Amino acid sequence: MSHRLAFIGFGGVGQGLADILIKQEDTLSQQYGFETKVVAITDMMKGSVYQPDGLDLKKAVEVVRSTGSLDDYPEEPGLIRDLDSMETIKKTNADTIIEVTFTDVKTGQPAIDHCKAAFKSKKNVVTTNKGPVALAYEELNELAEQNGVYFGFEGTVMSGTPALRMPLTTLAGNEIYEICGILNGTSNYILTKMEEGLPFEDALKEAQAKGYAEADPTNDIEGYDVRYKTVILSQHVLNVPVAIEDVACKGISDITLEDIEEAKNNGKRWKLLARLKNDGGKVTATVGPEKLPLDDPLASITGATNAVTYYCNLAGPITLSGAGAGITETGYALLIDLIHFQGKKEAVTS
Ligand SMILES: NC(=O)C1=CN([C@@H]2O[C@H](COP(=O)(O)OP(=O)(O)OC[C@H]3O[C@@H](n4cnc5c(N)ncnc54)[C@H](OP(=O)(O)O)[C@@H]3O)[C@@H](O)[C@H]2O)C=CC1
Ligand SMILES: N[C@@H](CC=O)C(=O)O
Repeated sequence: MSHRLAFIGFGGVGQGLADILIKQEDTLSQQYGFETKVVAITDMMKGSVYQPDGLDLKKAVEVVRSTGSLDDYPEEPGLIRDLDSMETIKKTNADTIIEVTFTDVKTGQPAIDHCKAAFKSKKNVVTTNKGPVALAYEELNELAEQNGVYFGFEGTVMSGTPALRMPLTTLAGNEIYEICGILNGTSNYILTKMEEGLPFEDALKEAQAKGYAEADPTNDIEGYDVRYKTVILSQHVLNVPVAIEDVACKGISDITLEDIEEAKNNGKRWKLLARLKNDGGKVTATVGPEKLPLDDPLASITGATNAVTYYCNLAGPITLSGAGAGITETGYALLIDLIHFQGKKEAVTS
């Protein structure tokens, strides 16, 4: 099955997926019958190219990495430049929009409007952008359903680690009554590095250089990113909507090297934790730093790795751990949604 993709946003994660599609083209085709043509790429500063017959993706990535812009993508018959995001969504022949613009933690825009426009144009959306899912979950899922298209967002929580799909599929049949997790790669990376003696600011710079941090890293260090992920877990996994403003939220920006040292001397370690408790359909959720004893399973999670424990009434506590951020890992999250979507579609048509 062949997909025609359009990227809205072509930063780290967009390029991460592009690299995977280039490198794994043959394997994906042979193992899953999965074939893609990237027909359009539109980015705020890097410009826009649209080729209805399919772009040379390798060339597009090379040009962006060497010049920072798509303007140097070679001229060719049929090539259209400078479409904006909405034109790309509505007017191109793409059937699936890869929405990988920045997450706006206040409004979720312009990503919410991108998703709406795509669904109304009968196009699928696969995204790692937390804004639309945290702020407009119900509306967007309904719109996708009404238009018979797919909405995939696995990478919004824990990057390529299946924090959303795993509890809903592999743990099906359990009642999940509590969730506790380390859900932000950047802040966990900073806390780990501070324990090694690196100052906060230097650790943050490293996390940014590695592609873990949000465009505005305040969202990582003040807990807003985790708050969005908490809301997504509540809505999608527990099936109980929770409003952003009802999640008490504190980040790690106040934690000093002295605090880290004091915890260490007392056999403890600071972690930024999300906690959700489902009490008969009412969810209480919090985000904040806590000192965990070293024998707590979440205390041993270091660097950009994340972990989440699902407390299940039948299976008991199940902990899933893996990358919480990263270009390739999050690009992979988009791929896994595309492959699952293809599987669903084939099941319906066979
Ligand atoms: N990095 C990670 O590990 C993870 C990221 N995510 C989420 O994935 C998304 C992408 O992340 P990442 O690639 O790291 O972020 P980047 O900041 O690297 O890339 C975002 C890109 O989107 C572009 N952009 C912003 N607004 C628009 C717009 N209105 N129209 C078109 N393009 C736009 C930016 O343009 P320019 O810079 O040229 O102005 C930039 O190139 C974010 O929502 C993030 O929260 C989720 C999980 C993990
Ligand atoms: N900035 C986020 C990226 C993934 O959502 C993080 O550090 O976890």
